[in-house]
Amino acid sequence: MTAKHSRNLSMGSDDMDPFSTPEVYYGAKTDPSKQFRNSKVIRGRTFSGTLPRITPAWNFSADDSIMEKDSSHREFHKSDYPIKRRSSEDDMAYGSRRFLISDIDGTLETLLKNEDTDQNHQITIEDTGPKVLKLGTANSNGYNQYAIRGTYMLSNLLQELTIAKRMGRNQMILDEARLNENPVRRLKRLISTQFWNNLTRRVSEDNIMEMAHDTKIPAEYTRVYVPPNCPDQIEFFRKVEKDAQKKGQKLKIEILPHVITPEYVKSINDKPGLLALAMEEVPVVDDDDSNNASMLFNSKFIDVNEKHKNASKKPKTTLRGLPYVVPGGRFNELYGWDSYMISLGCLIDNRVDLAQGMVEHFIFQINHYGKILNANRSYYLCRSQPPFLTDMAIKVYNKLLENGDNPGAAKEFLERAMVAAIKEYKTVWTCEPRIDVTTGLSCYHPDGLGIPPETESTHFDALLSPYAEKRGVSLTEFQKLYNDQKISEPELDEYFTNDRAVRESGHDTSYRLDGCAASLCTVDLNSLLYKYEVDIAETIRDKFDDHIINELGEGETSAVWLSRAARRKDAMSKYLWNEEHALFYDYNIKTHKQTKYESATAFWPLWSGAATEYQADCLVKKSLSKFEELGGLVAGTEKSRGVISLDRPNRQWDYPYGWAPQQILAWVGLAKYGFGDVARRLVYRWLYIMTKSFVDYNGIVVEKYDVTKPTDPHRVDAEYGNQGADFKGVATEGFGWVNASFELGLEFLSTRAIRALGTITPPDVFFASSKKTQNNPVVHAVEGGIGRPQDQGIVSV
Ligand SMILES: OC[C@H]1O[C@H](O[C@H]2O[C@H](CO)[C@@H](O)[C@H](O)[C@H]2O)[C@H](O)[C@@H](O)[C@@H]1O
Ligand SMILES: [Ca+2]
Repeated sequence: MTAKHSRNLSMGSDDMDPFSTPEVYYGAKTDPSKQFRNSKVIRGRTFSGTLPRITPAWNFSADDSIMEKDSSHREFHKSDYPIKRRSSEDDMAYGSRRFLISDIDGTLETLLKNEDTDQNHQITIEDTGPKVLKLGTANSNGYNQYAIRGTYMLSNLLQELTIAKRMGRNQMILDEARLNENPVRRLKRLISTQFWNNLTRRVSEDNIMEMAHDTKIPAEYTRVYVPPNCPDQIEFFRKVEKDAQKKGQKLKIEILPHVITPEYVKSINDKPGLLALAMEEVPVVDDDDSNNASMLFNSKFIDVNEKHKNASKKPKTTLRGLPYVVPGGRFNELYGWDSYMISLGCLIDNRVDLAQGMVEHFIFQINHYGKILNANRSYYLCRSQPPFLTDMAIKVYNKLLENGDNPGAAKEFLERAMVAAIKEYKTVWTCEPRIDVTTGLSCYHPDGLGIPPETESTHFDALLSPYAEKRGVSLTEFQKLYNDQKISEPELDEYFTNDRAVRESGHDTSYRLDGCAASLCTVDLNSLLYKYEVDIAETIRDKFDDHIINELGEGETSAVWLSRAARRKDAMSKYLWNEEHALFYDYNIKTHKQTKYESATAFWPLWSGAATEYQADCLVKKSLSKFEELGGLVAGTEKSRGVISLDRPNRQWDYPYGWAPQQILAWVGLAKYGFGDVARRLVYRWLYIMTKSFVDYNGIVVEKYDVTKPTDPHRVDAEYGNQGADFKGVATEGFGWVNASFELGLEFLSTRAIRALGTITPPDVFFASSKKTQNNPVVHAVEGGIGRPQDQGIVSV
């Protein structure tokens, strides 16, 4: 090594893991302008040719790491790049070169001017720029220039420059490895180190205005609603309100009534607000009492309103919300079933704090709002969402034990969660108005009055126009008259009862449920309730010596819950299973018929274990092909959706869209019934469209995908459009359950499949190549081409 190449440890960037988080990578230590305060441009210094130590979690080879594609699916491997390797100080192993960017603003400007030809602040395959930008290497002080080529690398450059700029940087040293990183690895890294953090919310004294912000219903005041039986929270929020008002902020704290009626909820539609969630007591850290900081309370995950406080020697304390993860985009609150899906991803990334926080919020919601809410906004107070609490709590409990947490505390947590789930099961899902006593099955059927205020403003225009015309008033006037109950339209009342049920189902909206949701014993809901019954039974039996006390003080034993499960399984076979069509259908309690809408929810009985082996077998062999598209499972078949027209627009939970929760439940269900090979095939498809969009569209991760589209599956314009697509320069959050599906999906795939994903190998090409290697003892390809035989059917989630 020459003196020129000698390692200089004072150069922070030289030692830097090129894949560190932005906080580290763009932190003060690596800022060239701070290192060389007296010179504008780095002069006379060279950077070491020594490779930084990178220990990737994924065993990607360098060959996997670069690809470029055009919309016609042509793949360019890195060997297609006209970069000639030269013998120089910059000639390091591929991917280890560093660039000096001495003017971030200027580079950004040039990059966008040349490459963002459609001026949407993203560099995508739709931009028609030269697809090349030269950057000077750090070793040569910018003298030697290298070309950054292709959409993927240029868009990564845009992302890195944008982040660095947002972090206040003017200059940076940028590792090439950060630009040509294997996209699977990059997405996984971003999800685990950045997206979860950016989607995490936790109420504190300082952030309430920001936390409560809602784009769905603009309002003059930011409001927080607090349950009346939470004195500590009321005191806390009153103080926060006072402080905010002193600062001139428009914050109002409202105390909810003891009984929440549909009339009350409608009356506050024009005063929307965030609903308080579980909080913990924490010491106040202030300057004159630094001791307080060390007086840590063991109050974590205790509903402070229930907690008996130790009266002796009370340190100064305040409240702080437990963390939760929001879905993203316009959904800036804690959602019911999104949280379950998100928690699966968080647990894989060992963010048990987040998953546990969300379970605690659900316990709080059941105890203070009577149900797990659609989401914690005032306009969601009357309705729930698909229930997943038992599985979520069990998974968190297992993770706590795995992490060596206090087993007693973990067990206490599990018990509280189960007691809350039992209450929810009995008082929400298996009583009026949701229970159908004839079948013993349940329907989504929330309370509520009027038009759901949170929907996009034009969502109901086509429906309401004839009513407005009939009365000779404008649409806006009609909506007000109807909401204020100044006019009676029984037909509309029924429509909205069903519409609310659609929203409670989480499948809002779909022609499967349109106009009838509240009368449907759906496959989805009954599968989930079956899972509750089995989970509760097994938990009571295996963890609590077959005895748990419910919130009414009564004993609960496994036998009762197992018999409930058995009854539901029989009822599902009788009313929902269709032998001739080899499919589960929803059952309409008014018409006494199955609906015959082919929905991906037909796979949920596999997830919950409610299907018989025989039903699962028939479903996979005879019906799966109806739902399997290029990018995974479609929400429903085209035939069932029917013809789309101006008067009958696309609905987002129908063909041709695919949703992460549908994929996840099917993968797990299929694996559970021994169809691990099929599960892996579907995983590959879904992760393929995710990765391809991520590469072609500036790092995008969206709420849902058009699973039939090879080129731009992220482009969905049904209803409120896609979420997660609207960013400038860099996507910082992804979308909650889609992030989770990526993390979970990777757990299913073999190294070989992950490598193929990294080079955006289309599913059919990958499956065909896998078949050829079926007899190869090293690759161990299985039917469908993905995975290891030893995993078949035993994928643990
Ligand atoms: O504002 C319109 C609707 O938005 C929500 O539904 C959609 O987003 C949710 C959050 O990701 C998701 O849980 C749901 O499945 C989606 O359809 C909301 O849940 C609806 O109640 C609301 O009307
Ligand atoms: Ca663009």
